[in-house]
Amino acid sequence: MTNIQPAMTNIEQDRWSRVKGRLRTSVGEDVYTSWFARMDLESVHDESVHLSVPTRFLKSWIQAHYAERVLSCWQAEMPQVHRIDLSVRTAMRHAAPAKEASVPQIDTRRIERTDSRPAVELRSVATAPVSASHDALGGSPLDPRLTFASFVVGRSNTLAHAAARQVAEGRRGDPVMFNPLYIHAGVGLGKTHLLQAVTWAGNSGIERKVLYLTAEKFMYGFVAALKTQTALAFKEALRGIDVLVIDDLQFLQGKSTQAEFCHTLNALIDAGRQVVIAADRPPSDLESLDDRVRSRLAGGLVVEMGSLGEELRLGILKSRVAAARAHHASFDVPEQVLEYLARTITHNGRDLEGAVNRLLAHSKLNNQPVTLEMAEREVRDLIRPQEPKRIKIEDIQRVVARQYNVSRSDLLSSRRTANVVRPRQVAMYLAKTLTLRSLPEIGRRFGGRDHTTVLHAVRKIEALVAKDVSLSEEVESLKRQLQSE
Ligand SMILES: Nc1ncnc2c1ncn2[C@@H]1O[C@H](COP(=O)(O)OP(=O)(O)OP(=O)(O)O)[C@@H](O)[C@H]1O
Repeated sequence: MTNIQPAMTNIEQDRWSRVKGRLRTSVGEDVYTSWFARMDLESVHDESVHLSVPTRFLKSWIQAHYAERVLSCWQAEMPQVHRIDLSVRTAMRHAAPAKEASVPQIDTRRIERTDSRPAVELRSVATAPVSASHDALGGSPLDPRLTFASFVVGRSNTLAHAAARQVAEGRRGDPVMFNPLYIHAGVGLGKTHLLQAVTWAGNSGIERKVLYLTAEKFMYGFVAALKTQTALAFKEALRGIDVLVIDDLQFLQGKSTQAEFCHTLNALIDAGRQVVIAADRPPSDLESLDDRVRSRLAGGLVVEMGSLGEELRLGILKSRVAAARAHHASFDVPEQVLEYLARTITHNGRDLEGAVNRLLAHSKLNNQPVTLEMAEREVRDLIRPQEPKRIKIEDIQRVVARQYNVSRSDLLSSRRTANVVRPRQVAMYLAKTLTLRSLPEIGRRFGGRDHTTVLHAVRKIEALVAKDVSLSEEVESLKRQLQSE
């Protein structure tokens, strides 16, 4: 058996990156990000490959919909592979014991604070009691390293961080300022970190109860409760808490679960309790949720955390290294290497964490100092080509409205004057060609229009672009603006 991490050889690293690349090309960027971005390689036997994902839900979804695809991507690299085993990683996300057995654990609890605001987390030093009472409430597992103390603040997350702290510092009976607080960001940009930080800090006093649940846990908790006829008790327990924190809301599936989620949300908000939610997209893009839930979610404070800028990446790397040094004093990463990593590993925090783990493992196991050369070799597969920007329908509406000098509400209105009809059709055409949204979804986002109206607009602009040079140039210019904004 080949143990892939941390002692993954370069050949294995390359192969795993190529398989992921094939998968990405085969299913498209959006599907890849939704289902495969958190898939890890555990080990490779001769004929079978062992992969892992963080939740049961992801596992069953991938098995039901993509098993063949994953296998064929592996077979393209290793024809002898005949089986893919998929397992759910240990609940403590960052502390997979089997994989990291030989990797010294990084503990970020001792990292220096990054700002001078009142130390909420100082109250949460004793994680064991917090964890025990949180577990008793039926919460999802918490990682003791994901606190405010280890969260690095930068341009892309300042607002989300400030709002999260505000929630964490609230006291029972305080007026709730924004409810729900809804944080969205792409994969690995710190949502879970921030939500768990709120939970640790909020639970550090005896006064308030903060419950952290993944959407999956909410679903399974509810379904299990229904089966054992304790649904009422489950609902009551949920409503008895002060702050409900729900992670990965995009995974909330099923009509009855959604209805229950909606009731719980309403009950908590109406009772002045705080709700904090994280998802990988804004409320308007949660297509499987019904309109009432979406509008309730959008009615609080919606904050996006953007991609991690280079400075922030450097900050995260430094804090990770500092945390590692607390346990491994001889571990030293030269500034030049940190800068190299911050410059080249651009995608997400998880890759940055992985890079530090690898350097630590490599330098410990081989008893060698970290050099630039070693870093270049060890993190090769974490360096990914720049991906095209993901464009949102709101951006399209904004840019088109600006270009044609109409307002966004004109585009969404039922007005049929020529100066509005053409821009609206162009915007719908761009929404269809630049996003993965369906025709009905686009119609809904353009003032509740029917999908046939969108189809008509798309066909019309397609036909015009083919013969009208100036319109074709206009459309190309809009595309460029959207890509570069
Ligand atoms: N601002 C930050 N400061 C410190 N660490 C960070 C920051 N942002 C991300 N990280 C680290 O990056 C890793 C991934 O972050 P996290 O799990 O919170 O991402 P996420 O947005 O919840 O991703 P997913 O969509 O996969 O659930 C974690 O190890 C986290 O600690």
